[in-house]
Amino acid sequence: MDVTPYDALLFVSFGGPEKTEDVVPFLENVTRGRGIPRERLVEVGQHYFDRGGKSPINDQNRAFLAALRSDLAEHGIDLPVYWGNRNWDPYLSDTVAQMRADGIRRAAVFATSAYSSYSSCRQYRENLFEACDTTGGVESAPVLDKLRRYYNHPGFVAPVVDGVIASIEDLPEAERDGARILFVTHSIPTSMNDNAGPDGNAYVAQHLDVAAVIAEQVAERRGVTHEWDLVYCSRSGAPHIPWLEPDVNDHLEELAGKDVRAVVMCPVGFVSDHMEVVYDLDTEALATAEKLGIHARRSPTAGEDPRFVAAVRDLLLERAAVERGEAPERPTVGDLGPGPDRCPAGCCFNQRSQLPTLSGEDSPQYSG
Ligand SMILES: CC1=C(CCC(=O)O)c2cc3nc(cc4[nH]c(cc5[nH]c(cc1n2)c(C)c5CCC(=O)O)c(CCC(=O)O)c4C)C(CCC(=O)O)=C3C
Ligand SMILES: [Fe+2]
Repeated sequence: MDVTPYDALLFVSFGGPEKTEDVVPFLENVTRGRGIPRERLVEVGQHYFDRGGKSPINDQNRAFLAALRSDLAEHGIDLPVYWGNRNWDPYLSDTVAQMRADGIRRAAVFATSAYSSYSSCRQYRENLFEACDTTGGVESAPVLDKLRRYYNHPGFVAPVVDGVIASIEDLPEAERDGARILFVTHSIPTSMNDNAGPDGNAYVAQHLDVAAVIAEQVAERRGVTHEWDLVYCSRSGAPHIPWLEPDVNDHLEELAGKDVRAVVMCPVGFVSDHMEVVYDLDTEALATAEKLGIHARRSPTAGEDPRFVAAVRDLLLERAAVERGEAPERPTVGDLGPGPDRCPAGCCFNQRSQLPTLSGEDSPQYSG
């Protein structure tokens, strides 16, 4: 397996606290300069304190990394895999410093965020720049190539489809065929969606595209068409700023009024069972459904499913081939096709941030 020109894979994630003392400094890292109301921080902090101060995300990333390293080894790919987070240890800058010390020249970058938007893509590219900049300058840093977005990669979608079907089958038999699928993702400010992707609206458009594919595959396999909606969780920010709606709980109320008796909540916006999934869906939304008398299940995330792990290997090999000047297959499902390897300048632009980025067409690492 030819991974030229890469000598490493860099796995980048959000990070989360490991223990009670970590919670407040973690939240400070996440929200620095972002105008999140204090009440919201206290509320979100409580979700972590209630679980002993430990986010589920780090153990999920450790499990994914172990699976990824085995997968690469099994396929004869001898490439070191590094891990760095945006908001908690292991911090991205420490990881990049280690990569420099190890003599890494060029790495493919996989982020645990599948869609386009400032929060889910461009901010990670800012973090890559900063990590290189603060460890000795971007010129001497390893070249970092963030892999294309993968929300519509068949290896990400297949386990999600299986999970939705399993959750439908887990409902009482009489409720299964009438179950409605609620695709759930992280809300973002509507202005952030307006600027998502090169032409705007990419965050919503990508979710609608993949949701339609999942619903279609479920219908084919079950022989029953299920109605579906795209809904949101985890709104933060000041109340007067519009964020994407409807909230999953509000939507459940509305569905109860329309005599919907069963739902499956599919957290398609999350690659593993993050705190948003564990709290906002498993704790809050399932309780809302119960109160309303709606039968509800939360379907699994892709997590460390071998097909999703293999998708990372595919994306790595695909990009390596592109960088060697070849024209590899670029598998996708749905109507939107593969995104660009290098984000165009201004992609997922955020008026309030405007920090330099790596991995885009305007990356200083590509101009020389
Ligand atoms: C689109 C998106 C993703 C998905 C893409 C991706 O995966 O990156 C994501 C992931 C995550 N968000 C996470 C946690 C938090 N996000 C916050 C705040 C915010 N998120 C936003 C958006 C997103 N967030 C936004 C627009 C804000 C407002 C502040 C800002 O503009 O930045 C806050 C502050 C408190 C609050 O307001 O909720 C916390 C604690 C965790 C860790 C969970 C765990 O521990 O398992 C993960 C994976
Ligand atoms: Fe978030």
